[in-house]
Formats: sequence, structure tokens, C-alpha cells
Amino acid sequence: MKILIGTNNRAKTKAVKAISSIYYPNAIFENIDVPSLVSDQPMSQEETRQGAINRAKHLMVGSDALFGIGLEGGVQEIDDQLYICNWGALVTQNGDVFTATGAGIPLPKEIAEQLLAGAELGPVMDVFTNKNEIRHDEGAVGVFSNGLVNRSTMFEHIMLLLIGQYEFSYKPL
Ligand SMILES: O=P(O)(O)OP(=O)(O)OP(=O)(O)OC[C@H]1O[C@@H](n2cnc3c(O)ncnc32)[C@H](O)[C@@H]1O
Ligand SMILES: [Mg+2]
Repeated sequence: MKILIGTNNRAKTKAVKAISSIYYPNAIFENIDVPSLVSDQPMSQEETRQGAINRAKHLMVGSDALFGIGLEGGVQEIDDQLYICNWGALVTQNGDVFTATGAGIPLPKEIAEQLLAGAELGPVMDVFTNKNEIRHDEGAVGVFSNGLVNRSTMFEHIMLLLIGQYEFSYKPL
């Protein structure tokens, strides 16, 4: 039984494997770097959700896998604050699409201003933290939650919501 992961990002991959392995212990995982077909830095909930769906759908074209998982990070402006937002999509072999959204916290003003000027969160966070590629590790959510919720834990929650909906929909009543 194969599960496809639409990214090479390590934080996302860790979340998909951790949660899927609980429910499908025999699963074999394959990472495929599919296009999200949205901006590199999605700027709304709608765009972020669409990126996750596009990735998952792309994975399942002509595939015999159990399902494909697309995970996407973005930001959304509410009331002069820029919140990170996160979405996931699970697409099955017969084309069913399940979606779920995850945690959101506001970014500090100095970070938000750079994103609104066209920068991407990943590189901006690396400069801010003086680290390399934190999008593969704790991520912005990990930094600004003081390490209490890191990027992969946050995507694990989305994975639970996706697999939960998938299992519910195929459950005999
Ligand atoms: O390879 P992919 O799967 O695209 O992984 P990614 O890290 O680029 O993740 P997304 O495209 O889903 O995220 C969109 C942008 O926001 C950045 N980003 C999102 N969440 C982040 C986080 O928690 N910490 C740092 N950067 C983040 C990311 O680097 C991108 O610039
Ligand atoms: Mg990306």
C-alpha cells in the first residue's frame, strides 16, 4: 500500500509518515515534488488551500497509490495582522478530495512587512533566526510559539484530520 507525499520538505514528510504509519503500518511512502500551481508564498486561506489540493491531485494522476497528500503553508491578513495558515488535502484513487486546515498564529510586524513587500517566509525566517532552512524543522510556528508547536507537529494535526475524514467516509454505517 503506497502513500504519496507531494513535497521534499522534511517537516511535512515527517508529519505524513508519523501519522500515516499509525493507521497504515504497512504503508510505503514516496515523495514527489509536485507543483502547487499557486504562488511560492500564498497570501490567503483560499490560495493556500488550493495549493494543497493541486499538489494532492497532481500526485494521483495515473497512480495506483492509496492516496496522495498535499500540504501547503501560507499567510492571511486579518485586521492588520498577518497570520500563518496551513492546509492539507488528501486525494484518493477515485478522485475523492478531503481537506483540513491547521493552526494559525500572527507573525511579528517586522516579518509581516517583508512578506507584504513580496518576500517569502522561509528565507525571511532564516535571516530572523540566523539559522538555515528552518522551514524543514521547527518553522515559523515553532519559533513564535517558543518551541511548543513546531512545523511538523502542526502538520501532524492536519494529517489526523485528513485520515480521520477519509476513514469516516469509507466506514460502513
Ligand atoms: O517544498 P515545499 O513543500 O513547497 O515546502 P515549503 O517549505 O516551501 O512550504 P510551503 O510552500 O507550503 O510554504 C509557503 C512559503 O512559506 C514558507 N513557510 C511556510 N511555513 C513556514 C514556516 O513554518 N516556517 C518558515 N517558512 C515557512 C515556505 O518556506 C514558503 O516560502
Ligand atoms: Mg514551497
